[in-house]
Amino acid sequence: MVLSVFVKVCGLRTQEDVKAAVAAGADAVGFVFTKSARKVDPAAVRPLLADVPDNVLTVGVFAGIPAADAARIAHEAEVQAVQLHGDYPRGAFEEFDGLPFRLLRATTLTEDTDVTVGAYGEEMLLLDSPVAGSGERWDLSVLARSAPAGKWLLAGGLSPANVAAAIETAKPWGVDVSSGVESARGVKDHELIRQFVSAAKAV
Ligand SMILES: O=C(O)c1ccccc1N[C@@H]1O[C@H](COP(=O)(O)O)[C@@H](O)[C@H]1O
Repeated sequence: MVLSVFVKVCGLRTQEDVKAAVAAGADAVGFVFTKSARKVDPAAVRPLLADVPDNVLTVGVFAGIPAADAARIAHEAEVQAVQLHGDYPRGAFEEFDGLPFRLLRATTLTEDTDVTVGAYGEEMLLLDSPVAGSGERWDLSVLARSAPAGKWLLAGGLSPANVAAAIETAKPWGVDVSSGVESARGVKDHELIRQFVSAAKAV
């Protein structure tokens, strides 16, 4: 049996966004709790989760804030998983030991990046473009030669038009998108969400 690619739709801000992602067949929905056009308040996220079924993972995205604050905000928002995005050291992930969150380590791919999934105690690794959430594409050719193994997600400049080719090239376990399913920065386009999930799942 060939499993379809895991799809995370990130940067959701409204009930309609959440419903659109769930209806499209997303496996995970992401909420940004850091400086961004997509930033949401943890208390405002809680009611949005009522429309998320048990089989869809809810993820809080954090960058540039201490791990302890991320844990507190994730707890307040009642998300299931924490995505530490950027230059978080191994110790930041250790601060989640004993806490009830699944962990994603999101980073840019450089020659120094440890691409072993779980190297920092995370369940999933996410490889993104150098500027998180920018919609910028990056060179995937290195992944075609030596991709990580296991539960790793590809992000950065993905869209309904390019996600199938990106999956064919990099062969990720999952994909993550934000800018490519927006009509304007921070404003989700529900038809683009539907097209993105459909294109990714069809590979
Ligand atoms: O979306 C943001 O604003 C953001 C801010 C800070 C850290 C991560 C952020 N988003 C992550 O970026 C990728 C999506 O990138 P793209 O917009 O599709 O190019 C995804 O991992 C988001 O979780």
